Amino acid sequence: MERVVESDSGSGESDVVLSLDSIRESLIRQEDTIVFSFIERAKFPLNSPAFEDSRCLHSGNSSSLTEFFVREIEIIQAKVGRYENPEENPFFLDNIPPSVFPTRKYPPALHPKALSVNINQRIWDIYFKELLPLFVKPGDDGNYVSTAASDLACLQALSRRIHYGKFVAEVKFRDAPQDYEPAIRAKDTEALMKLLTFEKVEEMVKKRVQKKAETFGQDVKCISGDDKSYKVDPLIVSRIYGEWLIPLTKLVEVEYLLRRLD
Ligand SMILES: C=C(O[C@@H]1C=C(C(=O)O)C=C[C@H]1O)C(=O)O
Repeated sequence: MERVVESDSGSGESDVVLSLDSIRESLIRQEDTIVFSFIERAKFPLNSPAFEDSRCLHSGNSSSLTEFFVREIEIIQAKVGRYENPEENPFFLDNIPPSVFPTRKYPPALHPKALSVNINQRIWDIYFKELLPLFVKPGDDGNYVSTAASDLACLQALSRRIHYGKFVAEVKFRDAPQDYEPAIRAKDTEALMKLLTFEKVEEMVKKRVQKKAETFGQDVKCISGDDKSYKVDPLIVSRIYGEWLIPLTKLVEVEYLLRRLD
């Protein structure tokens, strides 16, 4: 994953050059990752026993297979430094060990309170209860391990996109502190939401992801014809962005801004 633009002179905090254009470029690239992760997940039916049932053989562990898998993967990824990157947020915070290798030093781009903005529990619930049933077939083919791996790819891509709202908010704040500061001091979430919203950009995002789902997920058949079919319904991808991903990204923006003057 590309990171937000930084200058390279190594002299510290003031070095980090954030621009709304570079951040939006990253969000556009992340759309590809999200659309592909949905296409991969749609190979399998819902397979709800993987994430709903607690079938762990260890007594005292009531995790589903998927939760167990994500927890264990997050531990290994933390050990190699994944969560040193401010773009990454774990699903199971209580679980996260320090890195066992020297990690790349990320120049501070965000306010330190950014660490306390983590809505992954909500993303988890929305993903399994609302999003997944929209783009996978119902049913159970028993492929729980592959399903859990695909769910992890989707969850991490969604979480990264949504928490990228912290960078978006930081750059919007830096561009116009005089507009944001009074609303932050007044804890006026409605005013903040209004300030950070660009409806035209949102419309463009929804159209573009629909087009990406049409392009990346088109069933390529040997025979020509107009009966196009898609691995994931492009309108559903657009709807997922409009009803969940964009609002959750804006929620992260507001939550970050509320802490920005602490
Ligand atoms: C992310 C941004 O903030 C808001 C959220 C958007 C999104 O989630 O795609 C798009 C436009 C804005 O309303 C942005 O301005 O780019």
